[in-house]
Amino acid sequence: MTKIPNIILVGPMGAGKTTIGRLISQSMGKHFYDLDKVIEDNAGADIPWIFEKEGEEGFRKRETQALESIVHSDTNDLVLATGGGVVMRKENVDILRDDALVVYLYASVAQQLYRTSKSTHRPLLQTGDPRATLKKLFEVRDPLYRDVATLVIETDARHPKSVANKVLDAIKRHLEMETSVS
Ligand SMILES: Nc1ncnc2c1ncn2[C@@H]1O[C@H](COP(=O)(O)OP(=O)(O)O)[C@@H](O)[C@H]1O
Ligand SMILES: O=C(O)C1=C[C@@H](OP(=O)(O)O)[C@@H](O)[C@H](O)C1
Ligand SMILES: [Mg+2]
Repeated sequence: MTKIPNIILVGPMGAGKTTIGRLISQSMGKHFYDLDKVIEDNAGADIPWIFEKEGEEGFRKRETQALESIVHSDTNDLVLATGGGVVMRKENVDILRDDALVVYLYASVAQQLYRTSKSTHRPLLQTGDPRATLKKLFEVRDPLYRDVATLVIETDARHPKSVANKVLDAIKRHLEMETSVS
C-alpha cells in the first residue's frame, strides 16, 4: 500500500486552511499542526502582538523557523495548515516541496473577504480597505500557490465538510494514480 505523505495546505487568508486541515487530519488519523498556532506557542504571544513588536519581517523569520521544526520533526504523519504568506520566502517553498503533498485551497477574493471579516486577528487586514489588500496579495500569491501545489481545490460555495471530503477524494485519487504508474 502507498504510504500517505505529509499533507500541507496552502492558500489565501480565509481559504479555510485551518478549518479543513483539522477536519482532514481527523479523517486520516494524522497529527494536525497549524503553523500560526505553533508560531504563537513558540513566541508565547499572539500574531497581532508579534506584528506590532517585530513587524512583518520578525513574523516571517518565526514562520520559517516553525515550518522547519515541524516538517523535520514529524515524518509522514502530519497535516499542516500554513498561513497565507508562507509562499513569500523561497526557503519556505523549498521546504514545502520536500516530500509532502501540497494542496492549494482556492477561494475568490469575495469569499476571502467574507470569511475574514468577522475576525480581527489578521494584522495585514487591519486596513481601511481589506478587499484591496486581499486582491493585491492574491495577484502576487495565486501563481506561487499554484506553482508549489500538486492539487488545487475550489472552496467557494461549499460547506467546510464538503471541502474536506473533496480534498480527501482528490488525495486518494492522486495516490492511486501514482501507484498505478510506478
Ligand atoms: N468552505 C467554507 N465555507 C464557509 N466558511 C468557511 C469555509 N472554510 C472556512 N470557513 C470559515 O472561514 C473562516 C476562516 O477560516 P480559516 O480556516 O481560519 O481560514 P484560513 O486558515 O485559510 O485563513 C472561519 O470562520 C471558518 O469557519
Ligand atoms: O497571508 C498572510 O500573510 C498571513 C496569513 C495568516 O494566516 P491565515 O492564512 O491562516 O489567515 C497569518 O499567518 C498572518 O496573519 C499572515
Ligand atoms: Mg489559518
